[in-house]
Amino acid sequence: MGLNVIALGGNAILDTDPTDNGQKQVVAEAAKYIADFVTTGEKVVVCHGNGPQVGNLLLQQQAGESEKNPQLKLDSCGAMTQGSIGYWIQNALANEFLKRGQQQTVTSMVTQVLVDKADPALSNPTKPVGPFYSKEEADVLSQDGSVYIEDSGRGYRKVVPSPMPKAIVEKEAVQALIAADVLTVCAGGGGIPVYQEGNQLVGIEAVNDKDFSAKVLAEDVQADRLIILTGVDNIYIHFNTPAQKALTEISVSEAEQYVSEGHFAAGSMLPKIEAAIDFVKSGENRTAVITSIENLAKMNEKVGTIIHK
Ligand SMILES: Nc1ncnc2c1ncn2[C@@H]1O[C@H](COP(=O)(O)OP(=O)(O)O)[C@@H](O)[C@H]1O
Ligand SMILES: NC(=O)OP(=O)(O)O
Repeated sequence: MGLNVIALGGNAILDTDPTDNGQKQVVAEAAKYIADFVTTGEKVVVCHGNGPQVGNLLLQQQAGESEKNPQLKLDSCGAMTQGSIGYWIQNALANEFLKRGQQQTVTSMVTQVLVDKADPALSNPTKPVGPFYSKEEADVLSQDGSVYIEDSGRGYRKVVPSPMPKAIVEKEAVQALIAADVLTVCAGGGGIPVYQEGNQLVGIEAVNDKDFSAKVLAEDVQADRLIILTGVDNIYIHFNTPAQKALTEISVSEAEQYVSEGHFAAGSMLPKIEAAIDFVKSGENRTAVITSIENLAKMNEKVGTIIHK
């Protein structure tokens, strides 16, 4: 039993049906697994992605733009998706606990995350957002100056800047909620990237990687375990090739070796494994697990890819 930060992938929330109901349904399924896990006595803080959703919101903003209804910027869109996805998760979890007759307060918090204004990542877009396109579609769409990359064999996606998260601004609030046994959803979409200018926090047009933000969150709240839930049961070496091999339990040094050999795709699996490595190295008795949500309540059966010291 311990404190777990769970990072839930945006691609896991927007599965095949991008409608409001489609995503709510996926989140309702996820809520069952999270509630099962909590029922085993584990404490949980939930962080979630927003890549598909914030990209879709940008498209909606563009499509509906007029002088009286201008497009909102990426930091505001990030906040909007934190709100909507946070609502879906808190609603689904609260309903799940109600159904089970279990007393558990759930909330979600719009969270800001400090980044460095001079981070070179701000001028080099790498974070995939929005729908997947064919190469031909991406070539046409990139004529407006936006950048599209191939995303893990799944198609082409627009990429936006993604600075490295440094600290959770509302860390004390999250700690207070954990102490009060409130199941908190926070740092959604990696949190809204802000930088400090004098005594002010200023939003940046970028999307943080939620796996890195979840790692910072896990360190800030002194979690025992970082659990990164995504579309695969395990991470693989030689992924998507005939030599593909699932990794079960690996040490940080083995993980670092695989990273240096280039086994993990940038913008998808690489940030997860890097976040896991950093978290495990950040303190004593810390582990990280990368797996699918279906494995969440089976954590004690050593499922997924476990990374330890
Ligand atoms: N080496 C690897 N092992 C496993 N999955 C990988 C690997 N490299 C890339 N991937 C892909 O990365 C995906 C997870 O990234 P992504 O879908 O972007 O994350 P999220 O679930 O946070 O939205 C997996 O579903 C898989 O398709
Ligand atoms: N913000 C973020 O990392 O989202 P995804 O997990 O959806 O990529």
